[in-house]
Amino acid sequence: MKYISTRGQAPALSFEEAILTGLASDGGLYVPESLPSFSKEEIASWAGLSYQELAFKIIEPFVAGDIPSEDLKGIIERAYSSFRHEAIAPMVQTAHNEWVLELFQGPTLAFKDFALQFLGQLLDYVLNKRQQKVVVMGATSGDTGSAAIEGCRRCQHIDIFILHPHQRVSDVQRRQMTTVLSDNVHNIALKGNFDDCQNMVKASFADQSFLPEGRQLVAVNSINWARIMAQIVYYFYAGLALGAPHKDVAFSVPTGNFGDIFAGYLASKMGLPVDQLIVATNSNDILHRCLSSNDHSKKELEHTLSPSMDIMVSSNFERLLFDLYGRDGAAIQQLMDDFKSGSMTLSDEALSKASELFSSYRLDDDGMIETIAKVYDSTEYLLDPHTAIGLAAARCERRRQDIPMVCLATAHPAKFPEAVEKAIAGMQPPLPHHMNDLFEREERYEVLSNDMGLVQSFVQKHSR
Ligand SMILES: Cc1ncc(COP(=O)(O)O)c(C=O)c1O
Ligand SMILES: N[C@@H](CCOP(=O)(O)O)C(=O)O
Repeated sequence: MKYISTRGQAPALSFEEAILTGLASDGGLYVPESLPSFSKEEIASWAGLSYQELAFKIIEPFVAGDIPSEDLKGIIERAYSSFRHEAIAPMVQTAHNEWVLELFQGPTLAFKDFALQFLGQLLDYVLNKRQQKVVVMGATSGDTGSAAIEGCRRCQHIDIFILHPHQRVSDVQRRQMTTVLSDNVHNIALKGNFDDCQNMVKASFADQSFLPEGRQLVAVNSINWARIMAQIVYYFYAGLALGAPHKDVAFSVPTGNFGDIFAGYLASKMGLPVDQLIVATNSNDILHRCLSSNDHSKKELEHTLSPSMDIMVSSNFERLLFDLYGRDGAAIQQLMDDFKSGSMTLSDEALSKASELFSSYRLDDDGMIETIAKVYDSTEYLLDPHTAIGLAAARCERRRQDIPMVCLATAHPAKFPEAVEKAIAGMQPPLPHHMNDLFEREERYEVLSNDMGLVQSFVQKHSR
């Protein structure tokens, strides 16, 4: 399987090269040259498989030729061995024909674990084989950081640097990152917002001359294709549990960088009968504005109570646009150039294609708080703020009541006690046992100004 850039100018790469490259040399993102697709009969034959068995079926065609089957099975087994629930991605019913897919049963309590525990094992395997050392640089609005650190901290071939926006992540999220004191783990609190962190990481990929001799940068953000690939699995897992491929299913996805919902889009292209995908945003609503009124213009980023979705530049939207524009790299380059100057306008054809599958919704902090309270009142089920936005979107935007609606629960409520307490006075969701002493642990991180030179010299100095 070959991987090509969404901007059409970078060389095609193998799977292994693509996951080690991160951003393509033309600034685009890697996608498979062609997608594997599965017949209805084949999908039906997967009913009852364990999460790990299903992951193998779905991931194998993407890595064929690069990773032998038995090795891939080992990578998958190790990746999901630290999850706290045997089902890996259990579902809870919250109303008639409405389900919450709990993607927070991994070690760091957010859906990021699905891809990042997998990516950690994958990188360990590939780098060990190549006897190569790399520098990982990642940007986080709160959840990618801890999942990436957990995935990479035992890998001797990796030095990992995670940039989070200073004072813009929850205390639990920050401590999950900054209390990991391994020699190869470095946290930078950047005086800026998530987009500043992400910009800095992307710009560093374009010019890696600041790295020590012989090192290359690897991405753990969803610009790395392996992240998206691993996330396709749970759409099939949930769909199969609800009667697919014989029945359709719909998903509502709390959205920021568009990685998670893009994986749902790919699942539908690979054969899962998906009736609808709902893009649920907080008041940083650029994707909702784009899909509902063709307004994809940058605005000031707001700090909300769902901080992980405080994102204005959604990296993976480019991957969807690439398909909507008939895989025309030049057209994507033009759109991205326009967006760099403030806004881009989609063609009527692209927008109408998108609306066949996608709907969108925006919910501010007040609406989110109301949703947590209302759902808790009726079911005693406690939502995290991001999931609450997804569930409200599911209830407002759903096209068909007869098709099961799955809302992706992207984080555990204990990561966001401030929002939960605002919704239900006196409620303090407990952290799972393995994090009982999180607030007693020592923290280590560096606060840096939003200055590329400072960040890059920090990375250079601390790369071993
Ligand atoms: C808890 C949570 N929910 C939703 C999202 C949005 O996911 P995506 O960026 O893949 O759209 C994120 C971060 O990205 C997150 O951490
Ligand atoms: N919400 C994310 C932001 C980074 O997104 P990614 O999926 O591209 O890593 C976070 O929690 O860090």
